[in-house]
Amino acid sequence: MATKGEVKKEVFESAEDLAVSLAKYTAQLSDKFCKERGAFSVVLSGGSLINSLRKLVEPPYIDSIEWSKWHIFWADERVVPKDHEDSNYKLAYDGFLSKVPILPGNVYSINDALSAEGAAEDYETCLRHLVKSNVVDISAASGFPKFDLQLLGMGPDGHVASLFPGHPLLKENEKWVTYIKDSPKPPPERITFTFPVINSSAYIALVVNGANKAGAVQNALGNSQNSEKLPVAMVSPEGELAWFLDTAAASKL
Ligand SMILES: O=C1O[C@H](COP(=O)(O)O)[C@@H](O)[C@H](O)[C@H]1O
Repeated sequence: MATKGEVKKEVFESAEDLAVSLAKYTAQLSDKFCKERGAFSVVLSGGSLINSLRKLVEPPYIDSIEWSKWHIFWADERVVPKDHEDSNYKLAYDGFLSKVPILPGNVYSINDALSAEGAAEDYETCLRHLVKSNVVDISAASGFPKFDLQLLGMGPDGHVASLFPGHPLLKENEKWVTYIKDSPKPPPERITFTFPVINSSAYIALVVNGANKAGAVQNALGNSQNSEKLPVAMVSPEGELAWFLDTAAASKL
């Protein structure tokens, strides 16, 4: 287990080097949790993260990972049909899930027939069942679900999942999953894990590429003049936080 609150940061010369390292990190955690728990609960976000997972679908990982023990969740999802261009499920399916032998029954996507509010409630109910059956661990410290690994991206404004700067949802501390109808980034209706769920994780990888994200990275990790704490700066898991940055994203550190 990682040391409580440990923060690691690695800066990579290229997106390719970052993807290679992220695959190695994920595969090592998969080995660890499959041995210890007989399951590996993995949370995905949408956006550029999925492209950074591309090395996992290649040798040696495609053959060595115990894919049948993986359980896939989403840190956030857009309230659109699963075959819609804006769907985080579709993005992950096309770019990752369709290329690895994860069991379809272990992929927990949202019910796209429901409203934003209904889909958030339904997803939380699903998580509560999976906590009871020990597929997902529970944090003794917080009482919130404790995912083995959350793979999070970050927007240029410093948002993580669908938790946006200055939004009241940043303060939600009871619900596991909530919804937003006024997302500043389209589409407006989304569901999202809350900060207590994000921060109860055993491991979080924050994966950030590009110069347009350097200011938000600086807000979280550097000497920023901006006194407003961005959502990304509020990511603080029970276990380890590992930053995977390219040189452009790290350019203001
Ligand atoms: O809208 C979203 O944006 C963020 C960041 O996306 P990126 O393309 O800038 O990496 C993503 O992490 C989140 O899951 C998604 O819904």
